[in-house]
Amino acid sequence: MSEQQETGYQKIDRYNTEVISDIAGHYKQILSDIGEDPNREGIVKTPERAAKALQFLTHGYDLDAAEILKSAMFKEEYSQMVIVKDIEVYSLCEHHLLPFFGKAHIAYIPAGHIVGLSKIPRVVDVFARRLQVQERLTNEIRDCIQNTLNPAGVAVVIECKHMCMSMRGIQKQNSVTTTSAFTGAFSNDKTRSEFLRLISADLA
Ligand SMILES: Nc1nc2c(ncn2[C@@H]2O[C@H](COP(=O)(O)OP(=O)(O)OP(=O)(O)O)[C@@H](O)[C@H]2O)c(=O)[nH]1
Ligand SMILES: [Zn+2]
Repeated sequence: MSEQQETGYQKIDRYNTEVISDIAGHYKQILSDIGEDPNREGIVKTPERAAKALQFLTHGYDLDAAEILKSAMFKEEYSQMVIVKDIEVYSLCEHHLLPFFGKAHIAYIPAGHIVGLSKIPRVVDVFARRLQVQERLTNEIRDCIQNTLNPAGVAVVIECKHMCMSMRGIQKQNSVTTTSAFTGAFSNDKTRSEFLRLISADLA
């Protein structure tokens, strides 16, 4: 028996009760370890809620980004840059299990095929909804689009705030980390500059 969870892409069988109960058991222990009473009314269901939240936040492990792209690739003779910018990113840093979040800006230059626009943010989520470092997230998105769609080039820029740097540790509230990854045509300075100009412009 298991519950179904809406992931945004498809309903997947994710709330495996056995796994949830296993994770919840660990959370119950953690609540005791931090000095809480796990049987206190307000938090008696917290281990299960937290287990479900963790499963949601890591549901990207169950999804195949290449398959998502392949499900909506269309033959089209459009060869200008396609940019999807300001894509919300929510991920978990693999060092502290704390959130990092911000925006991704993604472009590709088609070479025979375009892809359904919504599939680009879906690819972002597949890799973001895992334990990550921002650099690997950036490269995984780039590699998936390049290797699946085979465009003339891919550009990925991600800007994120890391909670592990703001609510603990060095406690810098305003620092933002920017990462980028490019392939093919984006190694050309002019093309890359056009992409960077367009993601900075307030056109909409
Ligand atoms: N490169 C990179 N580092 C990250 C990312 N997320 C978190 N980190 C860093 O991972 C590092 C882990 O360093 P450690 O010294 O092992 O951990 P720590 O003692 O908790 O370090 P502080 O955060 O400096 O207190 C820290 O410098 C974090 O800022 C990320 O996405 N990319
Ligand atoms: Zn961290």
